[in-house]
Amino acid sequence: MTREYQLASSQHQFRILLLGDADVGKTSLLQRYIEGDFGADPPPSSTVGVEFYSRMLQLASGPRIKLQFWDTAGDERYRSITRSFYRNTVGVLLVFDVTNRKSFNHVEDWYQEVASVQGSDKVVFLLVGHKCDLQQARQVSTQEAETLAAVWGMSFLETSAKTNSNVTLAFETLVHEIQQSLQRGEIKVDGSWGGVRVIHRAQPPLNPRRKKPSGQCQC
Ligand SMILES: Nc1nc2c(ncn2[C@@H]2O[C@H](COP(=O)(O)OP(=O)(O)OP(=O)(O)O)[C@@H](O)[C@H]2O)c(=O)[nH]1
Repeated sequence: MTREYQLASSQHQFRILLLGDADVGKTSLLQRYIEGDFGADPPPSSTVGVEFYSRMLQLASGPRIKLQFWDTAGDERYRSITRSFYRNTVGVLLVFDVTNRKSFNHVEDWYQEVASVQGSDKVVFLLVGHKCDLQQARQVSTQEAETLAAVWGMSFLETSAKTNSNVTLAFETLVHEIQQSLQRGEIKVDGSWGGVRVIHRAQPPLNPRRKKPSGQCQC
């Protein structure tokens, strides 16, 4: 059975982390993707530690993937808890708020934290400039963020949970890039690592040479 066949027909689980400063909109972005709506009124309260979400995604290229999301608290008080989740993750959405320059300046700290725990080559990152509906209050230009993403070799997208702009595209871009890294063998499924898990293994196709002879009773 080829590795390509195995990858295409086995079912995988990807663990994906959302990281970024407090209030950049991580929970709202994820809730828009999972539940399809924007925010409660009053707005969602701050995340305490880490919260879990999951959903299935059927990729256009064939495989069905179970996505497990860890929505982390941006608040410094929870850093020791969130740090313990870095190791078992294969994808990270690095989120900043386009109306908050500080949150953009801190993106490098978030990136370095994950890279120092498991190296940047085992994790696929996507840089996300969130709240792009607030054009009047923008403090970070698209070009500036694109340049940073290019330096780190990652994709960049601007999103808004409020107007539902690029939300699905952001998650699906990340998942697609993870799947491609798996196919190229850059990311390897390893039982001791929880970033990618096989949750349903493909059965090898029947050997046609061992087919029962037709017309003959087999009982
Ligand atoms: N205008 C606008 N506001 C948003 C958007 N996404 C989130 N917000 C608002 O930003 C605030 C913070 O959103 P959260 O989703 O709680 O942010 P968070 O990053 O999860 O915050 P922590 O849990 O503290 O780390 C809330 O008032 C949201 O309503 C968006 O796309 N546009």
